[in-house]
Amino acid sequence: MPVNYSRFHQPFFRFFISLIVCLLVLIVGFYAISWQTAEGFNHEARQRLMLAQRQVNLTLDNGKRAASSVLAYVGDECDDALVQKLRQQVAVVPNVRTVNLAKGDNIYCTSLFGARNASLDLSDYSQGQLDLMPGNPVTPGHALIAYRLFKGDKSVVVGIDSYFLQNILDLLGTHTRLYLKIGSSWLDDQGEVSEGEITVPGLKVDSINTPYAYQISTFIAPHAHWRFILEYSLVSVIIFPFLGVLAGITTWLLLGRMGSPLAQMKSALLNHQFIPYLQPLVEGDNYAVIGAEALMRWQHPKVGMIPPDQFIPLAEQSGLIVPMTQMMMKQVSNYFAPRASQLPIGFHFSFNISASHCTDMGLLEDCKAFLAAFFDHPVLLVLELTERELICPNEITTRLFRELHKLGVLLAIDDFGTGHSSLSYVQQFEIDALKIDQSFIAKIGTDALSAHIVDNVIDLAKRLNLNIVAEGIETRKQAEYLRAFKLDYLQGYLFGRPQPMSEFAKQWLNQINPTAIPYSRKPRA
Ligand SMILES: Nc1nc2c(ncn2[C@@H]2O[C@H](COP(=O)(O)O[C@H]3[C@@H](O)[C@H](n4cnc5c(=O)[nH]c(N)nc54)O[C@@H]3COP(=O)(O)O)[C@@H](O)[C@H]2O)c(=O)[nH]1
Repeated sequence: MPVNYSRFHQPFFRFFISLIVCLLVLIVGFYAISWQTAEGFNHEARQRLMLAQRQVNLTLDNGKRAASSVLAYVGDECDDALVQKLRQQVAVVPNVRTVNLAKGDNIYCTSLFGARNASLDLSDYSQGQLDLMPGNPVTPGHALIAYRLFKGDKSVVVGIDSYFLQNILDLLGTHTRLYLKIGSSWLDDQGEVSEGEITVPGLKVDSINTPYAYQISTFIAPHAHWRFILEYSLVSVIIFPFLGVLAGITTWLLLGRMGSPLAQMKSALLNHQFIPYLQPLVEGDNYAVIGAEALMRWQHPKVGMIPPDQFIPLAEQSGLIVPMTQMMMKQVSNYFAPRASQLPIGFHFSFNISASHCTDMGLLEDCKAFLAAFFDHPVLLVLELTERELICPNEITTRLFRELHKLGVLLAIDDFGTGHSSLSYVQQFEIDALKIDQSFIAKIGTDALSAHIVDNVIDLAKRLNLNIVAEGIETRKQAEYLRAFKLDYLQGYLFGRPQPMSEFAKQWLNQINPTAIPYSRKPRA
């Protein structure tokens, strides 16, 4: 298709834009996946913190329960009975390792050693309640939490084994490690106790609203979530690359459609860029103008005037030729109907008709509409059938041509002599005229053999007893040569080139011979 491809249709441009669209979707996808994963990751970290907090609370609740049970005895003498009570708590309450009674800063009674005097450093206790120790003299190197319940200067100090707490941190620290912080000490999932700030890179997330004086923290390292991408964003990981490729392919196809010659033609049709040029048809004996052939031109806003050879074949293939021809007929009738009085009665307008226009009765309606526009000053309508696409004779074409004849429309075979179907058209359809192809006329005066061919084609046409039009006459010599054959009509640059309707009207309407005889139906041979 010789119609220029637009920029959208250039393969490199299309590929580039499609790639950009694909990449844009992938980049958006990348950020969406990152956001989704990070959100999932953070949410899950908070969930784990809450779970850990609940478990730690349960453990500390045990310490509180044991302490509450013996708080009433603080101040009593540390005899065997009291020590027994303390040991009972160690025995029955889970996680409790020791229970000690203190007055002021002196521990005076313990479940382990009975009566003794040991100092209690209250400054070690966070909010006077909890102390995290790396170990004690009985179990050095084994972390321990002291829970203190007090009433005035009397207090119960319960030693809680850290083993269970360490397990909680370990089990719930799946993607990020958890740390239990009491005062300035913190316990990790290995049971290690450290002092000072926790120096782990990443965003720190803390437990909130803990009922005891501790905090559980975790650290979300930047980009750590990417390692768990399949866990949090599996669907997005599958969907976004697919969407990216799909968007790229769709863009490729859309750009292809947008810039394709057919798309350009469709848009040209909507924008009324197809216009008729008219070429005069003259009588064979006196060269008076008797009609005009409408020839389509594409008035392209950027490229300029595009000749029909470059777009008619695609228009025919795609079926677009039908609305294009309809538009041509409408433009001609709109322009000439108001000027019809300047035309001789029976002035004829011919249009090229493609096979696709003959597949239903729509053509009949188009012709009716055309002729109706000239109701008060009738013109003759001629349809020129080309051989570019074959018209298959069938029930519809038979009925169509019969109805067209009834309407007074004449049928002509265009480019007669060039194809095989010309003669079968003459046989199958009721043809009224033949247009001898310009390639034969161009042979006139070249050599003896060519002259012989021209004579024979004209002779064949005459024997068929149809109106004969010779087209493509460019020189006086050709016109003179044809005069001897007494042809009905002539057409060619010698008489006039195809020109816009306004120019045709300006040049020809006043010179048209009002008494000229239009061609009519001859009796069939
Ligand atoms: N289905 C449709 N086909 C159409 C329509 N409009 C045109 N066409 C077909 O396109 C082909 C080229 O047409 P165009 O470039 O307009 O050429 C026509 C004349 O300009 C040209 N011509 C006329 N006189 C001379 C001449 O003396 N010398 C010379 N070298 N060329 C000349 O010939 C073409 C006439 O076409 P046609 O009578 O139809 O054979 C052409 O095949 C058209 O059919 C359309 O609306 N629909």
